[in-house]
Amino acid sequence: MITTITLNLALDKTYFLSNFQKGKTNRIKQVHEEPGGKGINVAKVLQALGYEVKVSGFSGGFNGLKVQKLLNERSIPHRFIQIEDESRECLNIMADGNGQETELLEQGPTVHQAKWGELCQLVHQLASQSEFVVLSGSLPKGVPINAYGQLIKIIDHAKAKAILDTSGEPFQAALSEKPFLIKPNEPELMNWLGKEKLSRQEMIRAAEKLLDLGIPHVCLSLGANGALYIGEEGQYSLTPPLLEVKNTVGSGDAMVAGLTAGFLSNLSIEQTLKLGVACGMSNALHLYAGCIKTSDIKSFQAEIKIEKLS
Ligand SMILES: Nc1ncnc2c1ncn2[C@@H]1O[C@H](COP(=O)(O)OP(=O)(O)O)[C@@H](O)[C@H]1O
Ligand SMILES: O=P(O)(O)OC[C@H]1O[C@](O)(COP(=O)(O)O)[C@@H](O)[C@@H]1O
Repeated sequence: MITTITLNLALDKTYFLSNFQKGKTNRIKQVHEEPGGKGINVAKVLQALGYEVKVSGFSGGFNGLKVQKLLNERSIPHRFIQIEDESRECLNIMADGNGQETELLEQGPTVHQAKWGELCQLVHQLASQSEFVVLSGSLPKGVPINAYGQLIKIIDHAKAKAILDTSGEPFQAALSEKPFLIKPNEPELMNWLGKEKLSRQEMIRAAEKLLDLGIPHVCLSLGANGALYIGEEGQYSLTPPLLEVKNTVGSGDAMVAGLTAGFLSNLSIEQTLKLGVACGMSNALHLYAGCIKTSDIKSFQAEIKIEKLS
């Protein structure tokens, strides 16, 4: 089983409108709601790929209940720690007039210390029943900045493998606990290095630095440019074909799901990386985060160019 942890759950709302104009009144044509937050998206993709998943994290208020209802409708099992504060809403504005996606991500609720203790106990329990535990997304207020580091220790003790996809300080603080795999995107890597631009060579060197810290698998996601893998199984570059994308929100999460699935199924590293890239691609062809079409995955895998760098 794979457990995904979403500490900062989200009711993901997509607003469709003809043209989004900053500083003007904008009227929404259509609204769509999805259960969200990065770990939830990972679970949706894993379920579509046919894997047994469970989701956990903190859930609060009306938005938390709504997410749980939407998970029930999809038969995705969940076990959340209930909190008093309201879980957040995240907005994705899709304007067909200017073809751009704009994301507005709320900071999220405040979690009290006692609830953090309860969550740690629950993660231990779930990790004991899982091969992999995926830790994704931002932290709500009130949890320790090294929350993911603490959870990785717990997951290690339970003999499961931790996969980490987060950014900023929570990312930096967790690295010393050596997660099994990390998947930073380009902005996240630049943020870690305190740089505003990175050449391909600099990205490879940064990933090698992460490998030196003892992280066995580093997969850098590069949007339309594909991905770079630097890890104990070598160095690879993956390039997807040109796509007419609909919405790339959630592509990183879909990629994490594909990579986790590949490792769990003991696929070769080449097949695992292609599965990750193919899931990211399929997500980008759908309007909503965490949606893929399994029938596309095989054909995409054949179209992805993979090059062994060393
Ligand atoms: N425009 C695109 N064309 C083709 N593949 C894409 C595109 N955007 C994303 N993907 C796929 O999804 C993966 C993750 O996307 P990325 O945008 O890097 O992640 P994140 O959502 O974390 O920023 C990419 O590595 C790639 O495989
Ligand atoms: O926890 P964070 O980092 O605030 O991110 C939350 C948001 O990220 C998303 O999962 C999309 O993430 P990616 O595009 O990076 O895969 C949204 O669905 C969600 O609302």
